[in-house]
Amino acid sequence: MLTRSVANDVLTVGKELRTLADEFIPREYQDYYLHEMKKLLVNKDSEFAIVIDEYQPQSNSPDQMFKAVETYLGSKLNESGIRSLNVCINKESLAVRMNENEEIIDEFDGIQVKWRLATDIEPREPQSASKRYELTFHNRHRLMILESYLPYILDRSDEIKAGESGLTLHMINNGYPGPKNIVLDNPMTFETLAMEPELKKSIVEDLNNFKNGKEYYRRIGKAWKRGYLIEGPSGTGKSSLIASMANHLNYDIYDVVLTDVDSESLLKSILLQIPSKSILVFEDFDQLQNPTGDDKPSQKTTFSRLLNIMDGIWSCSGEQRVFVFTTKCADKLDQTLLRAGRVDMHIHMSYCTFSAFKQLAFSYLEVEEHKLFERIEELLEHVNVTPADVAGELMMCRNDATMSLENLVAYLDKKISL
Ligand SMILES: Nc1ncnc2c1ncn2[C@@H]1O[C@H](COP(=O)(O)OP(=O)(O)OP(=O)(O)O)[C@@H](O)[C@H]1O
Repeated sequence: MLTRSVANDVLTVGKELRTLADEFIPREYQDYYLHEMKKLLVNKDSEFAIVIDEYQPQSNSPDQMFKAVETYLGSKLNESGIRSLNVCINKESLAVRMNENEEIIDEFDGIQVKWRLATDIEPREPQSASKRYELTFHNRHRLMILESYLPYILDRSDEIKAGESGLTLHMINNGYPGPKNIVLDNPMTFETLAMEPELKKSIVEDLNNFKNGKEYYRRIGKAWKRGYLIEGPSGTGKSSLIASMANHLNYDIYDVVLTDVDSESLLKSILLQIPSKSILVFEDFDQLQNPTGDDKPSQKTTFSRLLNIMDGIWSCSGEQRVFVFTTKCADKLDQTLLRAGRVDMHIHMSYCTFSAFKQLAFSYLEVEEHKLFERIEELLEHVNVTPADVAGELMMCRNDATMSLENLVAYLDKKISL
């Protein structure tokens, strides 16, 4: 976000007016004219402008403040009285935006401010037009605008976003977001995620502490970020847990594919693109480890370098970021890389326990108790099946709970006998 005064522009206009006065206004009226003009300059000079550019230099992702302003003003358009709107499809629903050069007057705590959307077009590259919002207000409100109004817009845009459905899954491939960002329509939440209740509770508490920890992180002088390692065999719900986290925090997910990233500068540019309030996911990240220690120039980026770069880039950033590493087997990992501060919480996703089964039975069949539960509990103690396996069985006869549970018993019996 850039802040700049319009005073220079006004002074330039002032000089031009003086020249005009010399040329066109009779000498006896010039004093009066210049006096009036000075009053105008003083008034104009007291105007202050804040410019919020769509993109920061070196960044491919829209500026967080720009996006927040867009969301906030979008919610104001109906009451704004402006004469034209830009309508587009955003996350499969209609979204309205301001049109260029339209102005909206907003009021905050009795203060009037003016918003305008402008576009800079580079004549040689008209396709790379960049947009910006210009906010103008009286100079004396500068502190209040910076300290209260802009933070208020950030909070309001979060509330508005939370009220809308649909988070986005961004695929970051070879350094750039993939051709298509996908609407994350995964309804998995901590309500429906089957796992040990104590573990679930501790994850939710940890996320809440993180989300509400702005002052805390500032006070202890640490970057506002949190790292989770999710470990477990295929089908134990690692992706389901990430979707639950995204829905709980209302953060978009950035799925970062790092296997093709072979330069540090590319990696840095990927990380710098990721906006605040995002979950960065590095799936099966143990594959990034470089067990040989071989450091050929062509060597793919190693896990330890990734962690160092992340520490460096975000150590001085005040923005919220959650990063999640998943692995099917934590034993393969170099434990020194997982020291506290890099990975803050290690979550083990286990094979289906009886308590996880009960949550699945409630979600899929709406049953809380059944005579077959005892038998299922006994079987689950002796066989390793994933929640995905159990969910698959429960879905088969979903209109008949008893038949569905009998099928599950038969499935578990068969597994034991193998
Ligand atoms: N703990 C769970 N609670 C509820 N549903 C689950 C759970 N685990 C798995 N499932 C069901 O199984 C499906 C597949 O699980 P998911 O993709 O989350 O597993 P995963 O561990 O990420 O697997 P992979 O390692 O193969 O990516 C989910 O879409 C969900 O329907």
